[in-house]
Amino acid sequence: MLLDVVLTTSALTSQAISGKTLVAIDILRASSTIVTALANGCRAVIPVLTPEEAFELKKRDPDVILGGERKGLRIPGFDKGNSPLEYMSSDIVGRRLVLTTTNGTRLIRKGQEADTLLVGSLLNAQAVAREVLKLKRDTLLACAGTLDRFSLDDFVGAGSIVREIVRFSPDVSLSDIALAAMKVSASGDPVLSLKESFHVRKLMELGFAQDLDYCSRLNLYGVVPRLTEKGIECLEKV
Ligand SMILES: O=C(O)[C@H](CS(=O)(=O)O)OP(=O)(O)O
Ligand SMILES: [Mg+2]
Repeated sequence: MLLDVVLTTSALTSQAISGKTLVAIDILRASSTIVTALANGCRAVIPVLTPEEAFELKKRDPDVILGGERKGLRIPGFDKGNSPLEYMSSDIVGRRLVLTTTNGTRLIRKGQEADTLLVGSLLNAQAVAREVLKLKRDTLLACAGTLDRFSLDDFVGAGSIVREIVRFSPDVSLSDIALAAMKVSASGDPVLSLKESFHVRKLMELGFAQDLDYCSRLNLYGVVPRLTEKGIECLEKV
């Protein structure tokens, strides 16, 4: 089994995806939000590309929750933003969340042709690692990036998942990028390695410092979000 990493959403090609397990990673903050929502009882997350698409789905089913951001802030008319901390309350239990974000939901839509698409974050790194090993296929850890540029938070997230996989299965093959991601993520506390990054500074300026601490927590949940025809559902709880 080979583990490889792509660094941005635009670097993801259908050829690279074909026949593989794809792990969609957007640590700050879409994949952390999806993992948190599903771990706290949300039924499914429907990733959409535009607010218009989201409003259309709400017209068809008024019970759905609209969540997401543009420029980091909640979209006018939406119920929630893209802070994972907003997805721990009882109002999400048993309901579907329609989510649109700048980077993460675009990545998931682009990767939907993969054999299996899982959503990975630091919060569920170990659970995703176990699932990747169970699936026994070459795996692409796909970083969303920020505005189509390399984003350190996603790279550290990919490296942490690689690390968990290697811990369970030391014989797995790593591409050089996967190896580099693993080394960077192992070089210290994930919060510290993220602190100076562009995206972190931007979220701090917007007042989301608590999100940073939360999204940096390792293995808080055992959920494995997986894309199905009903949206992203939590089929496994490790
Ligand atoms: O809300 C976020 O953290 C980002 C928005 S931006 O890149 O900072 O504008 O969205 P995400 O899709 O979760 O990367
Ligand atoms: Mg991001």
